Amino acid sequence: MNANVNVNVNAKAKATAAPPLLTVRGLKVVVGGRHILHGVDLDVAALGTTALLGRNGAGKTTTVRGILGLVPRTGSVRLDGEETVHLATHALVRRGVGYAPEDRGVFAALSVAENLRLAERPGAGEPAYGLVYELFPELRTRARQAAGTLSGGQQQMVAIARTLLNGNRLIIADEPTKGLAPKVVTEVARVLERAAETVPVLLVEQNLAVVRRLARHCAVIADGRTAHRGPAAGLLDDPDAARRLLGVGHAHPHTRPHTQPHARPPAHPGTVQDQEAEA
Ligand SMILES: Nc1ncnc2c1ncn2[C@@H]1O[C@H](COP(=O)(O)OP(=O)(O)OP(=O)(O)O)[C@@H](O)[C@H]1O
Repeated sequence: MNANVNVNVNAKAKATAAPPLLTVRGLKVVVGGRHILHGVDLDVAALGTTALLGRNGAGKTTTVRGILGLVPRTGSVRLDGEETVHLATHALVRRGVGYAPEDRGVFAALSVAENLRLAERPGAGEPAYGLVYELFPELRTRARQAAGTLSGGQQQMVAIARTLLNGNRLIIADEPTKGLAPKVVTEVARVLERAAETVPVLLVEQNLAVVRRLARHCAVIADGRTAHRGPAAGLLDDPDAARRLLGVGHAHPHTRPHTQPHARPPAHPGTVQDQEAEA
């Protein structure tokens, strides 16, 4: 074995051995008297992307909101070993947790530059505009454009860019490719892939092609509980498990999980190709 191979093997072994950055155990959430999460267990790896999967209405967004303290929760949420389940959302943000929500949360009337400036966090060091504009050159050229006039893909880029500005330790992205045209999905996936080289990402994603490309690990939520944890490729390559856990006949690259019977109407039925292109 030559020296280079040795270095690679050691780096890989180190990555595998690194303790998870985020450890969630027995996470429970009750909203309006309704038990939505009954006990979610999840590890977010200290490197790369961890996917949070599940059928529509399984509890993925509620898990993310529970981690962030956006809904009342019990259980354990450890960030780098520190228990955070009692912390308010702003305290988690100060500890370096960045969030790109499902609705993107851009301020429509403000320009791209103003949206980014609002995300700057005092005390977090110099904002990483260099990184942001390297990953999203378009945001520089559109700096003065009102965010509400951007396409869905461009708004998603603003949402992800905001999480990268402050040297965060963890990025949580909730369905960043939802409703985007296939070409834009590829672009967003490429950016997330680059981002995950420097910051670990917890990715809620229904597009299994994106999961296959980005995620090394995954957790599957079903009916408010963790139904599976393990390597993402292992799940996607196992048709029986994919059918049982995600409701897909086989994990075809573009397949999205089906809705559960009697669940609320799907927010994003069909495949990515079926969806209306969002220019
Ligand atoms: N504020 C709320 N009040 C009542 N029920 C809620 C609330 N938020 C979520 N739910 C319900 O909790 C369940 C889980 O919802 P959640 O949005 O977490 O699922 P999800 O897996 O993210 O779904 P999707 O893939 O469709 O976004 C659903 O049945 C949903 O209707």
